[in-house]
Amino acid sequence: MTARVLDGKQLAQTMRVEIAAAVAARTAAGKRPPGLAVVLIGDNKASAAYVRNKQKGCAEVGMGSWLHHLPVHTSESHLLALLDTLNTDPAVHGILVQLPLPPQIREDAVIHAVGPRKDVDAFHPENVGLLAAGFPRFVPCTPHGVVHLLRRNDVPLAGREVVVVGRSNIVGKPLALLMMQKATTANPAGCDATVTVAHTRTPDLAAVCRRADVLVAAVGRAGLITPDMVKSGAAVVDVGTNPGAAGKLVGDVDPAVAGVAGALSPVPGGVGPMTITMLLANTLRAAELLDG
Ligand SMILES: Nc1nc2c(c(=O)[nH]1)N[C@@H](CN(C=O)c1ccc(C(=O)N[C@@H](CCC(=O)O)C(=O)O)cc1)CN2
Ligand SMILES: [Mg+2]
Repeated sequence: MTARVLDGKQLAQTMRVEIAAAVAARTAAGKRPPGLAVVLIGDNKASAAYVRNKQKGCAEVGMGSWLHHLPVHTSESHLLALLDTLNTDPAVHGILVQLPLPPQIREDAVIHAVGPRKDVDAFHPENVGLLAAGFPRFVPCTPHGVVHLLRRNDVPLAGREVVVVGRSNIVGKPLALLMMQKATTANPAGCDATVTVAHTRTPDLAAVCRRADVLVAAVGRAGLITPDMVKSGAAVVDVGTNPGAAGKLVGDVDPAVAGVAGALSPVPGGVGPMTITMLLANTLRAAELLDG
């Protein structure tokens, strides 16, 4: 078997056209264009590249974006003061602080300081709570990207066995919530699946993974998922982005899994581009909720 490619690059582009149309309709109706404030601290090369892609995405769909690039030694209080200003600026609908942060800045303090109505990453505890309760204000970007990638490729989820490997606050935990939740009008991203969350302390990870009709790898360990861990014909989504040889990016899934799986998302070109498109979707939603 050679797995069908779950092409996130192509789908992200298709969805950007849909978002651009919604933005154009708002501006034609005399509304302010959605605007995203992006805060980057320091000179982490990967973070700078992600931020550039986020701003490029905004421009592509007709949204405003502002980059606040602060030096690596910026104090926490300086950053919190900037967030206060952004929280009250009516042109700013979404605020994003690129992670990871330098060590003098507490991630928790920053997550709490982004106003929950502008929290397009959906990291604030109020938004985490709304998601857990099944009434998300914003669906977190990477998990939402995974759900769209599967849905738009007609991978069935309702009643299927989904195994999520990884339990991070950004990916594993919120993705498990979406996968287990009932699909409702308030929560169309709910998937009605039967979900298992596995992680580094799970005994016999291979046996757990082999149960999956849909296997999602989000641990950050290159090549962790090998062909013997995958049921024949399963859909496999690779959320990993690990440094490989010669500056190449490699996923958590061994490429040989393509010989066993029915469908597989590539790295790069799978979940990554979807993450950025979902951020644009959340910024549009923030504008709709804030400005009507
Ligand atoms: N505030 C946030 N910080 C971070 C998040 C986040 O969602 N919000 N997630 C990650 C980084 N990230 C987005 O910020 C991200 C990672 C990867 C990609 C992506 O498009 N990857 C491409 C490959 C890019 C390359 O070649 O280097 C792909 O997979 O095709 C987008 C966004 C941590 N921080
Ligand atoms: Mg820190």
